[in-house]
Amino acid sequence: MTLSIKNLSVRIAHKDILHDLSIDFAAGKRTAIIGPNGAGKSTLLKTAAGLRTDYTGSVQLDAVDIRRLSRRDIARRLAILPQGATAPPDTTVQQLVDYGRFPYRSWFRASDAKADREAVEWAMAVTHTEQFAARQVQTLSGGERQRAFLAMALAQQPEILLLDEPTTYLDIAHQLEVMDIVAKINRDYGMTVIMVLHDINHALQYADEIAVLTGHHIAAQGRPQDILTVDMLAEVFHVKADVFVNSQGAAVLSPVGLVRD
Ligand SMILES: Nc1ncnc2c1ncn2[C@@H]1O[C@H](COP(=O)(O)OP(=O)(O)OP(=O)(O)O)[C@@H](O)[C@H]1O
Repeated sequence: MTLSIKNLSVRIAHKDILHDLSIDFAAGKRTAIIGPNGAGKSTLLKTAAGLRTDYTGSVQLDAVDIRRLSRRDIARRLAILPQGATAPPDTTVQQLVDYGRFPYRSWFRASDAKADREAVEWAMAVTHTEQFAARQVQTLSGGERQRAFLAMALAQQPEILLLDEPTTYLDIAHQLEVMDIVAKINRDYGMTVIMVLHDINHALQYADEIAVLTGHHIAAQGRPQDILTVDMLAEVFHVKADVFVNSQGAAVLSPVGLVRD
């Protein structure tokens, strides 16, 4: 399933946040969206997920404008893990992940209990959250909570997964754990992943494709090694960086300071 954004403009509080932005996300790939704070990355993800309606241009799933689809139709195809997701008090992990089945339930259609149960079990297994099933979400550590919310998104069994800064607040081990789970889901199930990342080295390591969002539009898109360069970091982030090759033979960017004009 392809996700295409065409000539998207979003104005918030009389300010252009996104302007005439177009991008096609490759099906089955992992795309990282990077860009400075406030560039509009979350706005882009929310609009792509159908959570904002105050825009011009179009968001298309397999060439169908999402404005022609119901919320359930969209949610069966696409799931989003927003930044700082929260659950109602006392919600257990089991209940949270079960909420992910909402696109498959409605008042006029009996739910398929077996399919629901299997999807929830699968989502909890791939995110290693089964052991927390009975725990309240609010009692989990940051890394555990992030995996529980990821499980909820996966229980939707979407073809496209949108992740907004999925590693924020996690220690380095838990950051890698979440990124590895995401990579595995993409590899094993062909799920398209579109993720906003702040860590340039995660983007280098985990993305097939990079999109740079700055100046209200996509300023560059391409392979990580072509896009994530010392020059790009200087231009977009005003950061001077060195490049190293690590013990795995992979290029690593190391910021060394701000570029002074
Ligand atoms: N409700 C709102 N009222 C006013 N401005 C808003 C509102 N929502 C978003 N903005 C502004 O829109 C711009 C883009 O916000 P957005 O959260 O999409 O950026 P971002 O690239 O995801 O940022 P970050 O990297 O800091 O998470 C910011 O300048 C933000 O202040």
